[in-house]
Amino acid sequence: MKILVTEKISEKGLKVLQESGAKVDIKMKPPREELLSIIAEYDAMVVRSYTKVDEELFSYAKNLKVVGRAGNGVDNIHMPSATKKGVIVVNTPDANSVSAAELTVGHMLAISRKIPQAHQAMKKHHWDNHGYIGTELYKKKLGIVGLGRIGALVATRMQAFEMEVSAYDPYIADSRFEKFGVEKKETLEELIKEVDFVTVHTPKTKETAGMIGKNELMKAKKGIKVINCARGGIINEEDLTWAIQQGIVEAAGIDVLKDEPDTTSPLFDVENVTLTPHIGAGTVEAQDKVGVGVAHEVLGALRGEMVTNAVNMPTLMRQELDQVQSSLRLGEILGKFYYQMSKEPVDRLEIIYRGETVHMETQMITLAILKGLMEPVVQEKVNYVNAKLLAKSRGIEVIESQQSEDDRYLNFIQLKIYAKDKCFTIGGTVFGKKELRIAEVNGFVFDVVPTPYMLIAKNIDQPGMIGKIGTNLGEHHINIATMQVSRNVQGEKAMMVLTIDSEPTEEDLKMIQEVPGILNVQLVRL
Ligand SMILES: NC(=O)c1ccc[n+]([C@@H]2O[C@H](COP(=O)([O-])OP(=O)(O)OC[C@H]3O[C@@H](n4cnc5c(N)ncnc54)[C@H](O)[C@@H]3O)[C@@H](O)[C@H]2O)c1
Ligand SMILES: O=C(O)CC[C@@H](O)C(=O)O
Repeated sequence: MKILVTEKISEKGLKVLQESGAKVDIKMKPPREELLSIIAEYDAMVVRSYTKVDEELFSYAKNLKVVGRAGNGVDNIHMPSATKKGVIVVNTPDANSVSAAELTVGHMLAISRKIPQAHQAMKKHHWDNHGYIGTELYKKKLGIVGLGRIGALVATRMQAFEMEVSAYDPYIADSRFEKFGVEKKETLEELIKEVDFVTVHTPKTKETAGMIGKNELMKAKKGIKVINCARGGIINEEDLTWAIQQGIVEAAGIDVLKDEPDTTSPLFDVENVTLTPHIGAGTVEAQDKVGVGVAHEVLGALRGEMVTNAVNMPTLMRQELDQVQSSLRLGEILGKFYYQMSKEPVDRLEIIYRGETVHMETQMITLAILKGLMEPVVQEKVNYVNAKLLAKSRGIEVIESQQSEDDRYLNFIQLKIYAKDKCFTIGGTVFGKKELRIAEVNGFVFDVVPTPYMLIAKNIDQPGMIGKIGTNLGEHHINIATMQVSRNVQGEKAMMVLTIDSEPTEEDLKMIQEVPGILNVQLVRL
């Protein structure tokens, strides 16, 4: 395995990568051309916010399986391309939140007490203890845009200053506002027109880019102070410069700029703006947590484990992961049967989760089923990231339903796979923690432990069939591990499921197929 690290991560993080046995190449901020020419060699890359992991880079990255973002924001990574190519993007969303929140507090104090201006004067050996009259935070109104991880940390910290905190975040439940004792504002306008400080903590999205511009600033309370420690461009830099010059905004504290690295933004030349060069995550603690966190996520994803911070697939908490692991394996196995037993393209896949399975993260099990279903027939690599997209592109409609009880099993997953006018069904269960069983195939009931090679034979229910198959396989030196026969009506069609120790050849299968009474036989590799 080869891992490319293109930006600085902590020594502790590097050590975790290196001790894994992977070959780790460190190339700090390589020129674009060089990056494009080498990326095909790597299985994983670790970046921060500088490296543009865009559509073009993905087109060169033939072996890339994981992009690790050492940090939170993933706006430098083209997510649709990653998902299409089945590349898992992992990040460390919590690791630097406290540091980013503390820098926000720092900017608020700096601009309200004019600390940078006073400091600059002192550095010029100029003593003026009357010239830097500021304002207190006490009892002032603070408006937070985006009450996520960092927004909420800022809220609790500023409540200690006895600020009155309100927030605008249309995507979270009222209970989160209540939990943090923050007043909910329905619109950005409602927030900005009455607060003394506004601080943004949203990701940069199509919706949030430029969300605070001239229009919003014109409605703001006169003398408002503005902080952006989230992403450059959420507040329009030209419009903010204008608003400061107009006296609408009194001061601004800015950690992030639209085009980083940048030394030319108009904000550089405005008196009341305090600038830092995107250092929200720049603490020893954050860098250690980020570095070690991203290293573990990247290695876990490379090993094919379910990682907890994958950005482009549903994630599971660690305890959920243990619980759901066996059902994921079962789902993938059930999915693998169809295309090995039928060549008809699938129109619709119905997944019925029964019993205890309904309490699990079924979204993830569905991805495992789709992965299993498409792997035997799709050229691209199929994984949890692109399984849904691939199914959609193949015109497969996926329908999930849940039934809290099952007549026979504590938990049961059933697939109904529709192709033209036919319907193939298969079902399975997990006994105890990890004993998988195939429990049903096309209406025939079984209790089979799935193994790497399985033969599924349809036959006439008549005497001597088991003996004939056994003798035939024996003659071809194929050892039968287990054999089960199931029928629904005596004398009609029956089904046999055999688990065998070695892979039969085409020739072997042909011979079995020719046994009188055998209607068809199929090999399933798991
Ligand atoms: N300066 C730094 O070094 C630094 C460090 C870490 C994170 N960040 C940035 O801080 C920001 C917040 O990070 P986080 O971990 O708190 O994210 P988060 O995902 O936990 O929270 C973001 C919140 O924004 C809300 N939101 C989304 N769109 C919105 C909209 N249009 N209007 C209002 N609210 C909206 C979401 O509902 C969510 O609650 C991100 O942009 C991240 O990249 C910067
Ligand atoms: O320093 C960095 O890597 C950026 C940190 C921060 O903006 C993030 O999104 O995690």
